Amino acid sequence: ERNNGNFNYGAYHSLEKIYQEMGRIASENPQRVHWLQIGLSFEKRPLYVLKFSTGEGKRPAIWLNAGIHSREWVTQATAIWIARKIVSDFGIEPNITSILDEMDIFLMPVANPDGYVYSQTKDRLWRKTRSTTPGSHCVGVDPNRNWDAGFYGKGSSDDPCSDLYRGPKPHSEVEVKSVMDFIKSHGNFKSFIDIHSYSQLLMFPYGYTCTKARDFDELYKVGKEAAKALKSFFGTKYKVGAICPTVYQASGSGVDWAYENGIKYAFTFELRDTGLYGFFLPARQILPTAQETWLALKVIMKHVKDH
Ligand SMILES: CS(=N)(=N)C[C@@H](Cc1ccccc1)C(=O)O
Ligand SMILES: [Zn+2]
Repeated sequence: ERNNGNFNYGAYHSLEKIYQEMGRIASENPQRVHWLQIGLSFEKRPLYVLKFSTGEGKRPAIWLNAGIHSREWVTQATAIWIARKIVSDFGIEPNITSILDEMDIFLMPVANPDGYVYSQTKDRLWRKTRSTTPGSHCVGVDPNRNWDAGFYGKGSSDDPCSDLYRGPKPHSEVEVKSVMDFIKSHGNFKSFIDIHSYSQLLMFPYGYTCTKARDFDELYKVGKEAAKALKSFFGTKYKVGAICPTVYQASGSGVDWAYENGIKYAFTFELRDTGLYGFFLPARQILPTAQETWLALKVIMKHVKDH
């Protein structure tokens, strides 16, 4: 999967190049892939999603997004690789084939395009959106604190200059609202998977509280199985647990919103590494990261299909 046509999956790419490759994957597989636009970012960039489907109607669906935090570049790279992997393996690899025989997959490789362009061109460590806040010189809202789940609680900031700024109100960010509206209008999502980096963690709700979710035992079991599959490839070790006790209290996250809105199989990945390179993960680690992550994702998706 290093090269497909002329897109080098083992390199970091501009937003334009990623969007072009999404278009290519869709145009090369018109029966199974649809290139959707679910809205426009604050700076009016398209919010693109790839829909992978082998049937008609509102099949039970799986949501996968990456790049909500723009500086976490290995996640957008992993997501576009996953898009290509799905089309190249469908009909050949039995697990993804059986998943797509029953369910649809919606994949959004760049959930924060304004932030990604800013991180690529101006400030490599930019994390937030690029929305402006009246009365403040500071820019951006943390899109992973802006969802309507424990929104005003601990685990975010009301300071527009903070990287954890929750925003003026829930889903104030058009990037968050577009995904929320899309998922609500579809109405048949069974899983929501939000891909971040780094720390090598596989986590599930809750973030906004340290009390156990009703489905803790099941989600933990699936997480452990997924982490085991991931480790089988290159030996990469992931920790599995609920967000709050595993990292910290975090309010307003997409995963908590999904879980509280009936999407039981809500997970978040923190991809490689554990801090040696952090956000500056060398491009040579993109392919191994994507390959091992894919094994974990297939375990989760198979569990969703079978339950
Ligand atoms: C390093 S990081 N910013 N990706 C860690 C990420 C942890 C998290 C993921 C999902 C839900 C809640 C919290 C965050 O603070 O948003
Ligand atoms: Zn993140």
